[in-house]
Amino acid sequence: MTDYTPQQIVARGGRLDAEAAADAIDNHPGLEGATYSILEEDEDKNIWRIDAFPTTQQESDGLASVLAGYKVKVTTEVLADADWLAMALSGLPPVKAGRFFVYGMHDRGRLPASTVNLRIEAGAAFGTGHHGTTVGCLQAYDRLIKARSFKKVLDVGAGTGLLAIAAARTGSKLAVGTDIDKPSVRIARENALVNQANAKFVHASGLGHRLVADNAPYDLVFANILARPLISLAQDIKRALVPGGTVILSGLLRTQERMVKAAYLSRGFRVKTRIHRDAWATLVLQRP
Ligand SMILES: C[S@@+](CC[C@H](N)C(=O)[O-])C[C@H]1O[C@@H](n2cnc3c(N)ncnc32)[C@H](O)[C@@H]1O
Repeated sequence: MTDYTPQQIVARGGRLDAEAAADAIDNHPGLEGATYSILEEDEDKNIWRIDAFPTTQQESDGLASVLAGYKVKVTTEVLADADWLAMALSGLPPVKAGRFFVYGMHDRGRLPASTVNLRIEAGAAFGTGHHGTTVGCLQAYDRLIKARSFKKVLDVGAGTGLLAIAAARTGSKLAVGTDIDKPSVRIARENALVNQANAKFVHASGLGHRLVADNAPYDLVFANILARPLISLAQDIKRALVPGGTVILSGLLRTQERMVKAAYLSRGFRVKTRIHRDAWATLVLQRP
């Protein structure tokens, strides 16, 4: 595989311009497999938005050259971990995923009574609930806990800590999160306090921390990180799970699903659920 860093190309313009650009992507012979979405971002201002997720440099160049032919404003973001942090915006609307309602300070006066309400402020850590991968993990987890509970939960790449906090707030006796990014660990600890969740967070790469090892094995592991670390962590995740345990994987693009799945299927995991949201895939797998 060539070394290509996943990117997100965003193009904004009026409805007619954005739709014409989207049609041009569809009709371009080199962009047949390109994943993109088009949606109305602001009805009052007539702003439409295309999000494209090229998987090769060639596809990225092709998209850029097609979009350049239309009256749309194009920006490109590298979907590396560090830049994912910048995707957290302030003043975001609350997000509902299954029984979870993720909200910021500005919405604290409008909390539904029937949901598990989690307060997560937009800031320097990833995971306000607005990203397709976080929502996918919350939805997958919500479905799973309709049928059973998970006593011990590990969240690899915890960001704001949202997933471990959601687990702690829905009955898990132990919820541990790790993150490679120190500020995220600090924020996740603050979020655990704010949400009165008994979740612990440590600074670590992958599962490499004594607290993680001491508390293994886990019934459930969340890992919402990029495709490559998901692949390289497959064996560590298997080792950290009880037999029959569950892993919820996200952070992979749909186009990367096959290679991530292969790393887990070859270790005896079975796919239980797949959620596709935007260009992203969330996989629920069961350990042998
Ligand atoms: C996509 S965010 C997910 C955040 C949160 N779990 C969520 O679902 O919204 C990925 C997080 O994983 C962290 N990360 C990336 N590689 C990692 C690794 N090898 N070990 C631990 N954390 C990692 C990043 O710093 C980032 O906070």
